[in-house]
Amino acid sequence: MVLSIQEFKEAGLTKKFLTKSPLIQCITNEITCETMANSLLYIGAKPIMADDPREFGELFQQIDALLLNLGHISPEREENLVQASSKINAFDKPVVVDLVGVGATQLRLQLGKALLLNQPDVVKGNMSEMRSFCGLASNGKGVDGSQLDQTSESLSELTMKLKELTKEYPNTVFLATGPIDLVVSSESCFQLSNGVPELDSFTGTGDIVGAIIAACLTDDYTTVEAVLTGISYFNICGEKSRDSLGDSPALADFRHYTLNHLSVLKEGYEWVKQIKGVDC
Ligand SMILES: Nc1ncnc2c1ncn2[C@@H]1O[C@H](COP(=O)(O)OP(=O)(O)O)[C@@H](O)[C@H]1O
Ligand SMILES: Cc1ncsc1CCOP(=O)(O)O
Ligand SMILES: [Mg+2]
Repeated sequence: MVLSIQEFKEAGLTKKFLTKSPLIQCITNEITCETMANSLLYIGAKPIMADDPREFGELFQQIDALLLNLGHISPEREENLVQASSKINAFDKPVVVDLVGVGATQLRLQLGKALLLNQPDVVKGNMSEMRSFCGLASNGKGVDGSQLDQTSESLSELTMKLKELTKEYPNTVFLATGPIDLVVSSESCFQLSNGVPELDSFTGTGDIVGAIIAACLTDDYTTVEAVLTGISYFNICGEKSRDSLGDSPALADFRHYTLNHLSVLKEGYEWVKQIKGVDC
């Protein structure tokens, strides 16, 4: 079902952010693991951070969605990610892959491509990571995106490459994040523009978005709607945090208030009216 941003917003004005308390299994990195787990709790979901393949059979029956995050790789973590990615498909549960650092090493790039073969519902990364993933030159540093990859030409170039990928992976929605967030599916394309620059200044913001999208995928949303909802919700939490801090440069406070708003914003529908985006 192709929808416009306007239609999406109108529908969101009468739809509770999360109607259930989904159990989300996260195979993720140690750097942002606790932040991710608490962010899921703040939005009303339940996290389980578990990556031992010996548990997958029992866990995959219980969980509502799976998040695979490439943030911290080791031979064991790589094997766990690959096994989870192939075994989950027998359980028909939504899957989000977060391509953290795929622009930094060939190891991560090849692993990301291997995980795509299993047709996850959502594949995300920052703009620089997604450019690397699509074979485009990238200015990313480590796991961070670069403003140099955010020009309108870069966005158009990446949009074309992601559209090509959807021809081969029609069931996967691709998300490239940054000042402008690009959401590309086989049927639609959106550019979202919520959030504030400070969201690029504490670690884990992209990771949290991946986890929130995984939770939204378990609810009454299409995959595209889950991506639009998850990233917009998080970014507007960042906007609220910025508002409450005025012009204070205190980034730890900004992080605190952003995470605080995760449990506050969803109490109403006002936040939906603030979603900014265009069809592309
Ligand atoms: N300059 C910015 N202005 C507004 N929002 C931003 C900006 N940079 C990042 N964001 C938002 O912060 C979140 C993380 O994006 P990004 O920093 O690109 O990912 P990562 O943390 O994986 O590098 C996304 O929701 C994105 O929309
Ligand atoms: C700093 C760092 N190093 C490996 S994973 C990680 C966190 C990345 O989080 P995000 O992709 O949300 O910025
Ligand atoms: Mg990231």
